[in-house]
Amino acid sequence: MQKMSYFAPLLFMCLDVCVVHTIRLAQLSPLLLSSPFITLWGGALTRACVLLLLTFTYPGSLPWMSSFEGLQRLGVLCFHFPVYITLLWALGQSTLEELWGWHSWERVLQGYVVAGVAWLYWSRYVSSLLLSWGGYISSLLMRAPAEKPKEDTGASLKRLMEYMLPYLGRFVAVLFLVVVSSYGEMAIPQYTGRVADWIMNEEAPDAFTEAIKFMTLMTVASAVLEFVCDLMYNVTMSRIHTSVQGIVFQAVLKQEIAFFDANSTGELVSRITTDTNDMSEALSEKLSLVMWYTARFGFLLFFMVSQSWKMTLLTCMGLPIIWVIPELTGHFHQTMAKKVRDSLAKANQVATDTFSSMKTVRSFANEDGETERYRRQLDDTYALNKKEAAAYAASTWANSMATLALKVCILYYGGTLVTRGGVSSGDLVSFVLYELQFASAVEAVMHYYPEVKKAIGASEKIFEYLDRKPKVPPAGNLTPRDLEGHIQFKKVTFSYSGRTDEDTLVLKDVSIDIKPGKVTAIVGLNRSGKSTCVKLLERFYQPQAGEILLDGKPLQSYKDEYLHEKIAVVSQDCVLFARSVRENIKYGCEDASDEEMYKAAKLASAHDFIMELSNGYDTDAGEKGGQVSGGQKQRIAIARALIRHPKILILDNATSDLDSENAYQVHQALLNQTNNCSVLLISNNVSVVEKANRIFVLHEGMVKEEGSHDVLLEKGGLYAELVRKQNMGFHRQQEEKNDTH
Ligand SMILES: Nc1ncnc2c1ncn2[C@@H]1O[C@H](COP(=O)(O)OP(=O)(O)OP(=O)(O)O)[C@@H](O)[C@H]1O
Repeated sequence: MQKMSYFAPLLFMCLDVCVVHTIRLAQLSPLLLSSPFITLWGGALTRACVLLLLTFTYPGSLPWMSSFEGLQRLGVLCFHFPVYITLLWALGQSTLEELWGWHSWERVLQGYVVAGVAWLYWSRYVSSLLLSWGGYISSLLMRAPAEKPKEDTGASLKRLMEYMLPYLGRFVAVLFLVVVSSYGEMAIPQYTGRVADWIMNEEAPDAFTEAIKFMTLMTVASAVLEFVCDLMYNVTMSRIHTSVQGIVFQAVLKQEIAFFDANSTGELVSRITTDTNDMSEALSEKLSLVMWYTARFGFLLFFMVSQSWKMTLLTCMGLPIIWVIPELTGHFHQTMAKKVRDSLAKANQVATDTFSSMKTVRSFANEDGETERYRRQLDDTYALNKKEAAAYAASTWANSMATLALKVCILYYGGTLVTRGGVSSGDLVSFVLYELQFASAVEAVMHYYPEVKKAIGASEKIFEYLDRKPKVPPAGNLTPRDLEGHIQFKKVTFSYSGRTDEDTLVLKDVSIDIKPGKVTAIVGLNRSGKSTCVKLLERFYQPQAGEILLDGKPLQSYKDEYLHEKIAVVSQDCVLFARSVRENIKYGCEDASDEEMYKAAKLASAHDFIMELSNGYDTDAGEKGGQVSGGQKQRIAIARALIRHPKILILDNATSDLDSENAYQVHQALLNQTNNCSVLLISNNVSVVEKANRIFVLHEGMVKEEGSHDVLLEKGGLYAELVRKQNMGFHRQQEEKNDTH
């Protein structure tokens, strides 16, 4: 089968030549003699059908032959002559020679060259256009191994368009300006040609100055339009950028807490800033370049064809060749450049190794050895550098030679056309000037278009967040005016991973009753699941089994905002924002008066130290509250919780950064003045929890004991053990203190 594959292209060509020559003979038959156009088109169709049949039925047919690109090449091979001759006929040119000679050996060979050139075009430009602007076109036509676009650029483009739609008017204006300004740019080559004609013919002496005036006017107008257009486009794009950023930020904030656990802060910020920025930059800068160059390309092509379609054809056929040659030599240059970089990196490594182990080098007195090693590495780099320089010179030379060769061909061909009277000398001058711009316009579109496509593809990452549905149960709508604050955990089972196998469970059948207006405490060793209970109460996560009730109703039936207003949590790792203390306390409660703020701060034993800060309540708390100490941060956080007049106050190790005496005082003050409030204390500090009406002892995710301090002490279980250990620790500390005194 493999051997058959090697012969497939050869077989393909042999069969093609046979078919063409059969058609040639058939054309001489009396039936077809009088209708060469029918033979031309019918022959092309027959040729295409036979080749298609071979492509799809021959077992050794190569995959690329039946790919979209392969079929396209086949189409060009079979149909370019009929199309070309029909065009000649439509333009009123003589077609006799072509109609009777399209199947000659030279023409068949020419057909293969044209198909090759078309393939070069296709692989560089047209396919990328088709793939992105009409992904579905290629997917419809591509049968076999044609490459699929990696990102669904079409879908992303559609999404982007939605954001652009409100500015449709502006985009239409921008497009209009692009077209008009690009048209204006055509003035210089056009009028230079005319001037050349006038000079040659020595007619109308004023025409020269008039042409110069007109040229200047058109160029200035085009430059002004370009400026207005660029300004309008960039302002619009940055508006779209800002709005997309805002929308992504909002979408991220709506996600469930587990989403934030799974994605690092850096990644999230990067999506909102870097990714949107990259996309917007690529779209502002590169899309605008693609627009400009495409408009220029269109006009240049139009003007070139109107000067001489034959020279245009020559230019278009020559372009792929002038791209391919520098690309081949450029590839060699890049390979050499990479080798130079690698060699330099090795030299750097030698230097780094030596400097970082300087003491060892010195103690072995091996400075000369290391210098020699470094020099040897630099010699290698130098040898590679020489090769790279030669490759660079060859690449630049090949580039300019290829461009020069095309220009010489055009000039030569143009010269013969001028001699034959086909075009004027002015037309030739204009054409050469157009051609200069044309090659760079095509090159620019080909260069920037994939980058725009990439940026559009990259925007998919941003839309990923926008499309993501937060994994939280539908929000409830209960907002009762009077809330008692009675919380019940009923056989709650939970794991962060969402799995229910025993070893991943953090809470197992936990039942806790937090009575309204009472103080409840949860104690337990580290990692026993205490904070997890709080997170479930805050609805950050959903239990896998069991339920949590608030005043007898499932927690999720309450409106989110209502719940977070009624339940205030102060945790050990409370965070302050880089704003003033005032703003931090009033966070989410901006309407609260200063009196309320002072009251909350006094209740949290924070007022006094805040007043001592450099700017009192207006002191900046610094990045993550870095300007205040840990204990102060916690007291500000308690004030922030109290200002909302919560019905349920949860203190999760909220005074861990205070010494036990201060922690005790803060708790006492709180408990004395929050009578109406259900309080949940999470702490292992016995002095903090001992006053609680009810204490739950959590161990390895299960409630092992419950009762008041005295009852649990009497029981002599886990709680009593905790108290005993703390007392021992306390006594040891006392003794150590006494010893040092
Ligand atoms: N976001 C999370 N993702 C995955 N596992 C978590 C997460 N938060 C906590 N855990 C795990 O859940 C278990 C219980 O943690 P939890 O913080 O509830 O215990 P704790 O009793 O409050 O501990 P501590 O007293 O040390 O704060 C621990 O094993 C912990 O590693």
